[in-house]
Amino acid sequence: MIWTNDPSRLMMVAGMSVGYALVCLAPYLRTRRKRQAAARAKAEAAASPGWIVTYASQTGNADELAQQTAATLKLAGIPARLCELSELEAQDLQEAERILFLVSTYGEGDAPDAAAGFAGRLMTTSLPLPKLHYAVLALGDSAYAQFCGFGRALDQWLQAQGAQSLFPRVEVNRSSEQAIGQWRQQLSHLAGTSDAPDWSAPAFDAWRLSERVQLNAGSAGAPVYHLELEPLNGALPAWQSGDLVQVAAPADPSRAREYSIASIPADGRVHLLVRLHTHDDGSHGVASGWLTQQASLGETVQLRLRQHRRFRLEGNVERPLILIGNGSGIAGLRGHLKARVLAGQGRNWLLFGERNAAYDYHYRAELDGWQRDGMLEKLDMVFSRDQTERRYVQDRLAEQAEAVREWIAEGAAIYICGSLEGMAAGVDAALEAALGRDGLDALAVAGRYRRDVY
Ligand SMILES: Cc1cc2nc3c(=O)[nH]c(=O)nc-3n(C[C@H](O)[C@H](O)[C@H](O)COP(=O)(O)O)c2cc1C
Repeated sequence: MIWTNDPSRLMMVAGMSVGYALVCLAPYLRTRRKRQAAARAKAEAAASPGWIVTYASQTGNADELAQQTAATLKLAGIPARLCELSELEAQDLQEAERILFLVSTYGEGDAPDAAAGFAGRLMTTSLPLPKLHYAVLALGDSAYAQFCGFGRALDQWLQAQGAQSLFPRVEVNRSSEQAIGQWRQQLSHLAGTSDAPDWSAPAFDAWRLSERVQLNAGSAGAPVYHLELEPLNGALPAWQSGDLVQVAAPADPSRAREYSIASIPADGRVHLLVRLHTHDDGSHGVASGWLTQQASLGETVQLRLRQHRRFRLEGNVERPLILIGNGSGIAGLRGHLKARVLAGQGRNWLLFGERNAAYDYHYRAELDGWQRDGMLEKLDMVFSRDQTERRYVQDRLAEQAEAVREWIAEGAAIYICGSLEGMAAGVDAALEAALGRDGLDALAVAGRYRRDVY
């Protein structure tokens, strides 16, 4: 302790003490201010649960637009929760003030697979939503009888619950740029911003058609071709098994056609399986005719890759896989099998249907090889016309209900690729018989029942 009577020294000591106290106090005050600000923000968030951007998507269009919608809001300083429709509970709908729904339609006017649970669980009930303001972007294709069926049903249900629409439902026919522009404009208006980011789709790139082989000469079905393509300039872009390509045919560049990719980047090329489509009047499909008949080897193809998140392996990479399909659906399943072989995972079961083993056993040598090497644990090929009565992949699946239950109990995921008519509904019914509707819906919600059917 220092004793002094000198007033100037006393002043100095007092000054130093106050300074020291301030130095000690500053971090405390800073922390307290931060804590108070955080508590205020939390209270504000609780008082105003804000905006939700939610999507139901099968092949990724609605998903992509939902991400762009959320990004536009963020740019305008509006934080929004972005989630799949299946993640929303009754309470979310009741508490949120604004929800933007971006939903596609699948099957015959149905919800996309992952949203089937939401439709069954909530849209069949009565749920007062007087606080909710919402908007719907409905994606669809007017070639289907139930155009935007799910988006319309969702909109009607929300209205019936007393929710108020922010602006009339926007319907997008075949990814129409004009309708998407309309949604973007409404959104900018709502968010009070004029500098919404550019939403235009990525440009097509020039690829070379390097290989084309018919796989099913002599078949009772339409010709099927295996195609291989390489980028004309630059490196091979990245993609994952399950992804798609869009091809712009010279005769109709405004309407790109989608094909599942049948290879993985390790193959060094994009492989496609294209079935030649012939109309009743004998003319060929615009894209399939051009790719398989008119374009010569070496010709340039305008192509772009498209992520197909709902059909990727994603969280299922470690699980056993049940792969089911028919016809050109082998393309998407082959991509997955190739990815599994590369990863050294052999717990794969392929159930596949075609017409005749003699002509339509696509990629037989490859499948045989994988089976020999322990990469394909179980293989069920079903040829509908190789016996007197017609037999399909769903019939084989129904006989294998016990094995399906075992694989699912072991954590398996199911991937379906092929035709909507005939196959998808039959397979869905066989799976329902084996696992129950609730069981199948739960798998869909968990991302363990994924379909790419067309
Ligand atoms: C197998 C299949 C069935 C479809 N069924 C319908 C339908 O019934 N009504 C409709 O408007 N659109 C239908 N569509 C079109 C999709 O809704 C449209 O392609 C949409 O852009 C897909 O968006 P998504 O990628 O977010 O799932 C169907 C598409 C496919 C492939």
